[in-house]
Amino acid sequence: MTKQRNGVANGGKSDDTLSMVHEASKRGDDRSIYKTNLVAVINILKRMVNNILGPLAILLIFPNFMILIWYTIFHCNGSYLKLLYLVADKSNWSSLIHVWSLAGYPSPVIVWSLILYCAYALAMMKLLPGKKVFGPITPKGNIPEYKDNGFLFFFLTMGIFWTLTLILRPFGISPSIYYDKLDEIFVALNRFSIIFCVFLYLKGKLAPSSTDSGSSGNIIFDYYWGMELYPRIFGFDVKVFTNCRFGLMIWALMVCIHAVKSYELHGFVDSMFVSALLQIVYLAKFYWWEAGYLCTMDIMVDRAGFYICWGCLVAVPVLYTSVTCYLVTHPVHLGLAVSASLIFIGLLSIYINYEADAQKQKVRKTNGDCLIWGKTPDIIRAKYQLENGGIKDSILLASGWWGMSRHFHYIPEIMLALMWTLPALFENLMPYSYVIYLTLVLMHRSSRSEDKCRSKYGHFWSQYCNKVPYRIIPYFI
Ligand SMILES: NC(=O)C1=CN([C@@H]2O[C@H](COP(=O)(O)OP(=O)(O)OC[C@H]3O[C@@H](n4cnc5c(N)ncnc54)[C@H](OP(=O)(O)O)[C@@H]3O)[C@@H](O)[C@H]2O)C=CC1
Ligand SMILES: CC(C)CCC[C@@H](C)[C@H]1CC[C@H]2C3=CC=C4C[C@@H](O)CC[C@]4(C)[C@H]3CC[C@]12C
Repeated sequence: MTKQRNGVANGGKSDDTLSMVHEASKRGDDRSIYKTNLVAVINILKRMVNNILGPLAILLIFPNFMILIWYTIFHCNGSYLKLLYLVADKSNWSSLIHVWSLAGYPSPVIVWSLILYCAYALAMMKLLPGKKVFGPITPKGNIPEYKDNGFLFFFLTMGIFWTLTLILRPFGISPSIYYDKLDEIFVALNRFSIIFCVFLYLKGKLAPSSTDSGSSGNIIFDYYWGMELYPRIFGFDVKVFTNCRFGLMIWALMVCIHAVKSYELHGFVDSMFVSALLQIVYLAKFYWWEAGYLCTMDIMVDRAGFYICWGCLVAVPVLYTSVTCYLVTHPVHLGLAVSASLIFIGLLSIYINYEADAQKQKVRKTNGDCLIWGKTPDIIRAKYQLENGGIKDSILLASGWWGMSRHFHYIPEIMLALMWTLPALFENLMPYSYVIYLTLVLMHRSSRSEDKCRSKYGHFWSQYCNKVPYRIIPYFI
């Protein structure tokens, strides 16, 4: 049984390294001193990459990557190759400045639309009815409370969007204006989010909402990772707002806006239909399962900082919506057979991904007293220790999808993203940016999750790994 750590990268490794060096020098063995010194240096370098260089690189690279996505779609005909020619033409920095200078200053219509949307989303968080649900116990022993009204919010917002779109159409008012002004939306969101993350940093330092907060001692890491696990402002949970009420809902709305724009330009196009349909069903599934999401690493491990908050406020509205944005100017007629096949595989992927998440939840909710694929589940009753010393029980499921591999559900997640990207065919790499990014994020996430579980559950986790030896792809890795 090992103590649950609070999510900060590489917790505890320095002690191990020091004791290894100490042991080796006691033995007086030159080769092992050399080896352990090497391990110590590697660990220091790893910590530097995880805590300073990695975050710094993400802080510098990602906002530029987002503006380049916009620029590639709107000014390079969706081609990274054209973008590369531009970079090769000028020196790197001046071409980046040129791209930023092309992005428009947020006009009042964009600023007010965003403000009104935020006010609406915040009001709905409070006003819409929903069951009281609880997140899992935190490392400090707190149990955060939430209101499960995400699906209602999704349903209502989609309803309002389509009603307004249809009512305002005869007056020549269309939501496609938000497609035309994507650069302004991006600039407004990016500026706001960077400042908002400074505010979150200061709030975490000066007035944390709960005991699940604190500094790593490194200002760059604190800004990037965040100070608080679940900050609340006037009773509003920050991460529920940024992730669920803003990021994912703007994703759904942008996909609908792209579909409307495409319809205005070309009439019905099946590639846009397939891609938009799969994304909307996926997002509806997300909201249906929102209470489950509140028990994932994003909420229970990752703190409210640049990574999660800027990610959901800026990267999700730009990168996650890039496929349908690209399809607006690259319509493809797929035909019924191809469209139906993509939809079928996509829906199946959503189902498998949902079922895997649901199996994990079900087995814990019923304390193992349930059936998984019609059989009594194979479970490991694990124990772990909170930071305050309290001992807690948990269950690790080793059958169903969780018996195939330890993160099997990432396969349908990637497969689905591929299904909503394939309608773009293979003229450009740009629309595949999200699938590539997702694959990298999920590979990284699986190793983060494994590190977390190994340190949380100790030998119980090893027991699970012995039963289910593959990390993601059964019989392969
Ligand atoms: N589109 C996107 O950008 C992304 C989408 N996703 C999707 O979000 C969803 C949630 O992500 P996911 O990474 O799974 O969520 P989590 O981060 O919560 O998953 C991992 C956690 O599940 C628990 N767990 C691990 N193995 C088992 C087991 N065998 N039995 C029971 N519990 C276990 C552990 O937490 P503990 O024991 O501490 O509770 C572990 O840390 C998935 O559907 C995923 O595909 C994820 C990332 C990115
Ligand atoms: C700054 C960037 C380098 C990284 C940004 C990361 C975040 C925006 C994303 C990291 C994990 C993502 C998500 C996890 C799980 C999800 C459940 C799924 O059903 C819907 C999507 C999502 C909420 C997804 C959203 C973006 C992340 C938080």
